[in-house]
Amino acid sequence: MGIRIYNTLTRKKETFEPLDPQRITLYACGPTVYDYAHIGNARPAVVFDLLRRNLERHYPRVDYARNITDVDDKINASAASEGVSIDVISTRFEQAYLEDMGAIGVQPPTIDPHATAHIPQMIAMIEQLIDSGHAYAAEGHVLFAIDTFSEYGSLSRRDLDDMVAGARVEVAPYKRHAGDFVLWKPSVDPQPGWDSPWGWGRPGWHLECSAMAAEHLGETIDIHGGGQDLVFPHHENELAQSVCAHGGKPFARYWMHNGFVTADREKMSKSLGNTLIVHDLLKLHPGETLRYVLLSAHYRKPLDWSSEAIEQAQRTLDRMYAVLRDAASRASESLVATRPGDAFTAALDDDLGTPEALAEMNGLARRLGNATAPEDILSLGGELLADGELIGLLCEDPEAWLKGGDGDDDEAIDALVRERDAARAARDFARADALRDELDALGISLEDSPDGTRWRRGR
Ligand SMILES: Nc1ncnc2c1ncn2[C@@H]1O[C@H](COP(=O)(O)OP(=O)(O)OP(=O)(O)O)[C@@H](O)[C@H]1O
Ligand SMILES: [Zn+2]
Repeated sequence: MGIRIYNTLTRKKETFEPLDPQRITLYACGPTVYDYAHIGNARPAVVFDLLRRNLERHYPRVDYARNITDVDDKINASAASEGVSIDVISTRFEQAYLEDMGAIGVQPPTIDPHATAHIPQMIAMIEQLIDSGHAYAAEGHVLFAIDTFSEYGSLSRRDLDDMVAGARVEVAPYKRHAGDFVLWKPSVDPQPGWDSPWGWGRPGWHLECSAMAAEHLGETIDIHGGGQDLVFPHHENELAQSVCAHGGKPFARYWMHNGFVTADREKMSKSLGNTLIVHDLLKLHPGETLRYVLLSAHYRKPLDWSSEAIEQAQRTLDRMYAVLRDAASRASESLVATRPGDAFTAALDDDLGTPEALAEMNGLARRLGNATAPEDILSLGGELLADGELIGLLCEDPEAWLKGGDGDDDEAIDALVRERDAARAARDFARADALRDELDALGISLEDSPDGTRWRRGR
């Protein structure tokens, strides 16, 4: 059985047929690095990370490019407000992005092209578009002429006339058509700029993805992804530029878009001021817990972020980790990942059905909890760990996970717990109680088990 994908282009779920099964090409629009990523921005990172992991199970090579937009007016504004240069801002927030996404199990993409490193390719693409009559220069700008491309609007299913009627912004006088969009625009100091045939300036945002996808993945790519808000205008414009610059060759064969993370049912976004920053959430919750919440809804559906959802994910992971820890001690052997389960992989192959895949993992954990024969424990446990490895969960050591925290003072707490055990064994209850109070004050809860006293940070 192959992979099925819901294609935004056709609005249908289709069987995935790659152009070249020896090399799958995937491009996802990455962050504009002017601030910390919020948990909404983390959703496409996690979704396309999972897609890539699952493609790698089927195909020998997956080239996955996720760009870094390091030239943008929002970066300029951030730099100006702090009085620093632009690359200070973009370097700082790219670093933070990679760390925060890494903490929620997002593997680095195979290629992370930076817009500022591809200016010559962008200029060459603009020249091709001008030469083929799809773009024109006017007053230091270069614009894409949308009425030269009859398929314009086909991805977002928008009608040209509606777009113009709906445009509330004042139309710049140098545009031939209100819907024409910028490929190149002039810069003035201190804006970043490069020399070009149209004067000193900088590229439009849409152009960078078209130029970088072609440079690293080829003129036609298998899958292009991003958040739903990118369908129009960003992806519609990428598609138009790429097809027209490449003599009519298709740009992406499959388009995938994730739904929004919402807060009180409203899109989480910086402009609305209702964002939760991943960097801050990670101080309160383990990365896997945040990943679990992000995967708990199907990627095309909205996902309302709430403290209840976090608590539920935390409880579920705690339960699975406790089952893994106890199973290993029952089998007197450590569990080793084997092969992911068939129903689990079938769920992921069906347009990334993560709710069903997580339900499979939970069912498997229950069976593992009830298993008694060592061979059953080893095979069920091996399967659960393999499922986890694929989806990016259950990758921590169960003991460490269940203790909580970052592990820095584990040894000190262990010592107090052992000392209390010894005091109890010696029937020195006053000492044992004093030690328990000390542990209480540190937020540690104790639990007696056949293997001795276990402890965990209170949750
Ligand atoms: N609330 C959200 N839920 C899911 N995906 C989102 C959400 N907000 C932004 N995205 C996606 O995050 C990715 C990174 O986008 P980018 O860095 O440009 O953020 P942004 O659009 O500036 O965020 P904001 O909308 O808060 O201004 C894009 O794929 C975008 O579609
Ligand atoms: Zn893009």
